[in-house]
Amino acid sequence: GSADGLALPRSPSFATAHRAPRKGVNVSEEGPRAAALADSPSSDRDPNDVNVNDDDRKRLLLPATALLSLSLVSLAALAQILPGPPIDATGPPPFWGTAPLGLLSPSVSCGPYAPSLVLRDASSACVCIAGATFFVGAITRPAGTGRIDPRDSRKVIHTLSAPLFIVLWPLFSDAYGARAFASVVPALNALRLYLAGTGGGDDGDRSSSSESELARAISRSGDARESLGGPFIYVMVLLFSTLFFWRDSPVGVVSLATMACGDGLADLVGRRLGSSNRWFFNRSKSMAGSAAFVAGSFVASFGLISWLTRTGAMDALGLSSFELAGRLLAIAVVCAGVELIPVGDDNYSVPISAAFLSAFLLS
Ligand SMILES: C/C(=C\COP(=O)(O)O)CCC[C@H](C)CCC[C@H](C)CCCC(C)C
Ligand SMILES: Nc1ccn([C@@H]2O[C@H](COP(=O)(O)OP(=O)(O)O)[C@@H](O)[C@H]2O)c(=O)n1
Repeated sequence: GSADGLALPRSPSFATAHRAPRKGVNVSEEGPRAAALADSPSSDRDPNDVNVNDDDRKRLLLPATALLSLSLVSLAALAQILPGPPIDATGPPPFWGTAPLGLLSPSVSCGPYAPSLVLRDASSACVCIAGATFFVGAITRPAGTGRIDPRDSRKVIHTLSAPLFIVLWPLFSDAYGARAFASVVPALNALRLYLAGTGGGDDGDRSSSSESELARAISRSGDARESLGGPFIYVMVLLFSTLFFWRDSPVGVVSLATMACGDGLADLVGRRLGSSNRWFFNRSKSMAGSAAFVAGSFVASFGLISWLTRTGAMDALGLSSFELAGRLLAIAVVCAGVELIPVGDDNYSVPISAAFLSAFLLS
């Protein structure tokens, strides 16, 4: 087995050190690790066993982490450490009422977390985990075989992941602690990106593990470590918003919709239609991209808020559809402007701006 474990970054020599020595080549040319393997009493063992064990461990790590985290959250709910459904709540908790300690001491009084609700929330989290695995796999596999350009697969995943997750939020119960179950979904994907970013891709590792496939599908340069940049920030924003805003207020929903659909469509459309209409102050971005940003952000925010209020997952906002549309359009336009500022990463500048604007305009 490998003493490197799962979490250590692979240096370019990692793959070489784990490959079988080439026929007719002195083992010393293969590096000290391979030489040590060849010199060891078990040198008749196939050195590829190291990869097999490593891959086996990797394959088990995500399901084992999912099982462990869902069991721990379920136990916390059954032990009534997590609050159950709010009692006599007349409206959503005030802004920041749920954060940062709101999960454990919510601003509204809550009833017990009944076992049936625990079962419902654990099952809903499983559905989302399976959905995320299926969805990401459906995009990364064709990208791995070159049928989709990695830039497009990255942005399709970027555009659809957060909205699809939010569409499934009504599956969860109205228990206050349901957000802890839902948070397991982005947390697991953060771990998956970490494994993808530290587990190879730029070092000649053509492994078909789903993490390597993911790293290749979302890398623009071919460097697997890109998974630890924008994609990791995206998933952390999703985790933060699920845990602290959840579906109690439109703040989290609007910031996620803007980050996902606004920024994602700006790239997908801008790269195709933007070459002739670049902004004069930022030649790398286009008016077509910004128009797609506004349209994507507005439609996703309006659609997701309507979906959540219609299913009863979110309390009505007390605004007419016309008022809501006007305010969401204003948020989308300002955030499209923020996306044009060439400072920082728009995976946090855009959702933070959208959160402040929607706290002001919608809460
Ligand atoms: C590729 C991503 C961001 C890149 O941003 P940028 O730097 O190009 O601006 C997003 C990565 C998303 C991640 C791989 C998967 C996230 C899944 C999500 C937590 C749950 C989706 C559930 C649903 C049911 C499909
Ligand atoms: N407002 C925008 C945003 C992006 N784009 C296009 O999308 C490409 C990538 O945009 P970006 O630098 O914001 O990419 P990310 O850092 O968000 O992945 C740009 O080079 C443009 O071709 C655009 O045309 N207009």
